[in-house]
Amino acid sequence: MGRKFFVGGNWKCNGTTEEVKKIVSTLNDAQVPSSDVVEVVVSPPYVFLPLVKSSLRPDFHVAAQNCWVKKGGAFTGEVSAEMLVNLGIPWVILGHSERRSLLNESNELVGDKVAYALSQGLKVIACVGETLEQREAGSTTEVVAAQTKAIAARVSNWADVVLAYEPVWAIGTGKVASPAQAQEVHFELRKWLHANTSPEVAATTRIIYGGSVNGANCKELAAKPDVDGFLVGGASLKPEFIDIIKSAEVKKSA
Ligand SMILES: O=C(CO)COP(=O)(O)O
Repeated sequence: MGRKFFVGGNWKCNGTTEEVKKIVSTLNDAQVPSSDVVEVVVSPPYVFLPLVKSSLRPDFHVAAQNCWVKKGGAFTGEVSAEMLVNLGIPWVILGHSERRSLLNESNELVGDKVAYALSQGLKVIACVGETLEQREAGSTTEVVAAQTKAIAARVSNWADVVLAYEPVWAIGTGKVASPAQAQEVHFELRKWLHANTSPEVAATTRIIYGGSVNGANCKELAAKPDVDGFLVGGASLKPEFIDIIKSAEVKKSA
């Protein structure tokens, strides 16, 4: 079956040229498990993509944090999937909760973005996750299923999709989901994929967790059977990101 562990670093809207160079140099010097064991993808803001791509070690890859929903043109301020492909950027994060909530990206828009990005040859980290109110109302499974459905309705090839479960209440709050909470939702998502796509897609699609992951909590989370890696925010700007990458070893020995 072999779902390769995946660790993404979402730098969000952070960094200066100097800081970016420093992070890249820390990553380049790090001793980490081989790319047979873990896939590492870092996602700087658009303006730093060329710098990071040209200076980052070849076994790590880069992702954009968003892209336009269709072919480029008169869309001021947007960056198209074709441009990312033109720059040799292999990955894009889509549907992050900050874009869903702050920029009103709907489930349908996210689904359309995923479909278009895939059609252009990009690989996609597609994000889903419930708010605290939704969790407290007992609707977590329903919410993440609806978000996943809007993506699945427009995706035929899941080989290039990583699904990121990022509970909104755990993002940037220091309040991490417990390993049991993460496992429960990942299990539900895999079950949903099994019923609504195919057993093969369910077995092979990586479902990664994001929300206050750090060097101290990553191993316990990584040990859960349906947690196939992480999407890391704050800690991906710090040297502890290396420890998070190394948590892939937990899987290897499992
Ligand atoms: O949003 C996230 C990754 O996409 C998670 O952010 P934090 O790790 O800072 O909570």
